[in-house]
Amino acid sequence: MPSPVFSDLAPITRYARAMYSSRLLIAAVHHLDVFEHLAHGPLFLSDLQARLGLRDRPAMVLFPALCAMGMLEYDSAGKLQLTATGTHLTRGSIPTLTDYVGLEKNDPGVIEMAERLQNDGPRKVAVTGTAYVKEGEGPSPMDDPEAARALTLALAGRAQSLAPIVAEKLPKHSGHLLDMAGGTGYFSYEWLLLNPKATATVFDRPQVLAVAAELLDAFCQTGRPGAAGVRERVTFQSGDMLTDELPQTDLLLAASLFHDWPLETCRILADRFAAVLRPGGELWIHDAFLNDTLDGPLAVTDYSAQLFWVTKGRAYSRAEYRALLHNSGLASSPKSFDTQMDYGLIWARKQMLY
Ligand SMILES: C[S@@+](CC[C@H](N)C(=O)[O-])C[C@H]1O[C@@H](n2cnc3c(N)ncnc32)[C@H](O)[C@@H]1O
Repeated sequence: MPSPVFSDLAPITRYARAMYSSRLLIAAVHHLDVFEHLAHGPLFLSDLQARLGLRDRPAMVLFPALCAMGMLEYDSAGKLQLTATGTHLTRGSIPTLTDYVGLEKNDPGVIEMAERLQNDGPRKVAVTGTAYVKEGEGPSPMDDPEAARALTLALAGRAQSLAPIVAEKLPKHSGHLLDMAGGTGYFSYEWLLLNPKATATVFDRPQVLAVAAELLDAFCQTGRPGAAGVRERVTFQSGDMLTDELPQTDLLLAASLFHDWPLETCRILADRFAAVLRPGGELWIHDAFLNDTLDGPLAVTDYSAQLFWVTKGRAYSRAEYRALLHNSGLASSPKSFDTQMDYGLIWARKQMLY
């Protein structure tokens, strides 16, 4: 049986995430007054951010989104200004749609979005912790058997769709792949199918790996050529990627990983991942990327708002990732690949020892 090839399911994820644009726009107009602050002329992002009292993460979610929606744009001096359309969201404009947009200003999702933007996250983090995140001694849903199962299975369809495409793009290798925070493990299973001599470690929390092991069993029984032999080449390693010792590897895959974390934590993770790469090894990032100009695309700014809402992270641009990888001593390739569902791949290499 050949690798399953699915059509791009991006329309589904785009419509599912589209509500975040609405929440951001209405919150910006009616709860943060973004448009009134720009009514008298362009401002540098840092000045606008300071006037609104926003921290970096919410600013990097909100402003790229308003640009992607065509409400704000950068002028030639690099300042944010209202677009011709965005002008009609100021009270002094004739006509103005400010009050029309305000019909939804008391929607609970809009109010909650405004609060989260002002607070850089929910005012009260759930006692069970934050989805897809295990940090420190606090509780995490990824360590609760029921929640970990539900959250891991929620990502299974996405991973099944994307893993065959990612596996094709990753290097052909007879060495080892470390599938960091690998969730279901599908990215490893598909890559091992294409690389019959290679081995892989799926690293994650123990309750997540219990689900991954069941999915590996099912994968091995699909009857696809070579699938039965994948099991003996997979190791499940449970631990905390922020603190525990990580295994040495030739390739490290960080799929939908960094976007769950704030930039400070991404720096720590990138350093840790670079440290366990063997000389000549490569770190591959599979994620959805903002434009380097931080003004879209809309599908990714919606996704960034969803990540901001659900996790401790946001979407980052390729340039932000490359700076991160460079600071960890890795040399980024200038190339990138698109996969599907608005995701793509970038990668960086560790120097060979001579
Ligand atoms: C968004 S999921 C991505 C899963 C998979 N890479 C994929 O693309 O489908 C993030 C994963 O990070 C794992 N994770 C979160 N914090 C972790 C930690 N401190 N150590 C190890 N894994 C962690 C979660 O359990 C979860 O499986």
